[in-house]
Amino acid sequence: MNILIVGAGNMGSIYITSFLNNHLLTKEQLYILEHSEQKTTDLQQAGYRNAYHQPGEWIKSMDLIFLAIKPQDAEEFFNTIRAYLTPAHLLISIMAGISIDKIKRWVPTTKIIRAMPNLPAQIGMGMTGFTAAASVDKKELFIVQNLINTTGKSLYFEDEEKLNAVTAISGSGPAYVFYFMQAMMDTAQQMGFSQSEAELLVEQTFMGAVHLENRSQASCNEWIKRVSSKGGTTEAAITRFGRLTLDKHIQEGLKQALQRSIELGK
Ligand SMILES: NC(=O)C1=CN([C@@H]2O[C@H](COP(=O)(O)OP(=O)(O)OC[C@H]3O[C@@H](n4cnc5c(N)ncnc54)[C@H](O)[C@@H]3O)[C@@H](O)[C@H]2O)C=CC1
Ligand SMILES: O=C(O)[C@@H]1CCC=N1
Repeated sequence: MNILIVGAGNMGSIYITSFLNNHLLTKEQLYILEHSEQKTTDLQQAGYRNAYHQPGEWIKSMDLIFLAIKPQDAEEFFNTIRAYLTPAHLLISIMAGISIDKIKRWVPTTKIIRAMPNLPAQIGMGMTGFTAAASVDKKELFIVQNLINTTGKSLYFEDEEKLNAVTAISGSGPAYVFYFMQAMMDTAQQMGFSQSEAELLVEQTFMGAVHLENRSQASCNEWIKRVSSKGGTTEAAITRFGRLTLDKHIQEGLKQALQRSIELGK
């Protein structure tokens, strides 16, 4: 099986490494199409003999094409590649917001899978939501799910609409966590800790809390109660968060991400 990864940026590079490290394919079966001449040269020098800067006839021999380019680059990309695509090609797009129907208008194949991963895929701890057009058969879906699962966990959704919400929750989600961590690290430094002390205090707190929640049946609200002593420090902070309606502000941000995902698809 020959797999083409289009766009060797943040996400494309993760797939390249994951598929190879998990022995799902060899370097010879892996093809890369990258717009940047410099990146293509670097990839070739790193031993990726099938790294290309321009599309060509070779694309016809690809079985599976992973699209890891920005939504804004999609139309121009499809215009350059359309001549080399056939109805047998299986496409997987991770582009935020771009619907299967929209891609169908640009390409001769109807075998399209839409997936939304996230950045922890880089360390095999990613979360991917995906859906598929009716013409993708079960075997193709299994192959793609096996590939996706080299980067973490996945959930299949029958309803494509869910993919915009997946983007708003888990796709963009790591950035929300980093935002909260950064705010805590900045506060720790204001309280007199060095940068490295602040990082350790906050990182270990996040790690511990996430694992604790993950290994139990208790909800986050129950865990908050277990940390909070009556009249204590945690209660003081959580009460203040409540007065500031921090949860509503978080909801607003996530809804904005959902809206943007819908807009990107138009
Ligand atoms: N960064 C993230 O956390 C996530 C990103 N995504 C989606 O993944 C896609 C890629 O995002 P990133 O990897 O962050 O972007 P990126 O900007 O790091 O990578 C995109 C790559 O595509 C290349 N490219 C652009 N036009 C091209 C063309 N016509 N042919 C070949 N290569 C081309 C660029 O040179 C670049 O190397 C986006 O559609 C985004 O919505 C999805 C989930 C998470
Ligand atoms: O910000 C974005 O549009 C992409 C999709 C999810 C994460 N990054």
